[in-house]
Amino acid sequence: MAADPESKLQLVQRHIRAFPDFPKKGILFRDICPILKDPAALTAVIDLFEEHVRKNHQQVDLIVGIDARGFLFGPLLAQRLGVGFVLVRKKGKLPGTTVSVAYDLEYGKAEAEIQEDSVAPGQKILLIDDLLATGGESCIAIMFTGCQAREEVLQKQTCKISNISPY
Ligand SMILES: O=P(O)(O)OC[C@H]1O[C@H](OP(=O)(O)OP(=O)(O)O)[C@H](O)[C@@H]1O
Ligand SMILES: Nc1ncnc2[nH]cnc12
Repeated sequence: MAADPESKLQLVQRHIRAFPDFPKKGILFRDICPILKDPAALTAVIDLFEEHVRKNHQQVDLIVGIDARGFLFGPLLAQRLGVGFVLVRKKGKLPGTTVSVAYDLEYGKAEAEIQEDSVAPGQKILLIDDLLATGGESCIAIMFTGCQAREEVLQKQTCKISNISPY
């Protein structure tokens, strides 16, 4: 198992494949499946996330993962940090009262949803996903979990990476 952060990073990078023109022409698709198949690479990626969080964020109360690939890494990181995990799901999958927003992706459109009571006011959340393309999906999740911004997003229905103000 790689020990220092640079070796871990290289190990992780070696386990990300690029597929041109998937799922449509002009998109270079980054495939993280090889990371999941290799226990050492998966441990390295969670180590790197954990080290980054512990170094840069004093307080994290919840990890929020984005459907679907955020679910692969989020619960592992949450367990390492000893905090809970919350799901932002594609529309129609979560029971109870939810908040939903439609948005644009790099190669399509989607609608995301979160349970209204999943994040309490004042809780510090850390958002996790496998990849940032336009940032649309992450932006939606940030807005979902920031109570004051939520109404604004629901009115706009879309938002761009430039609107993100990470905590
Ligand atoms: O920065 P963005 O433009 O928002 O794109 C990145 C998002 O797109 C992918 O998810 P996608 O919804 O395509 O599908 P998945 O269900 O395979 O994770 C990826 O896992 C990110 O969540
Ligand atoms: N280029 C890309 N590779 C993998 N997943 C993606 N989701 C959005 N853009 C992507």
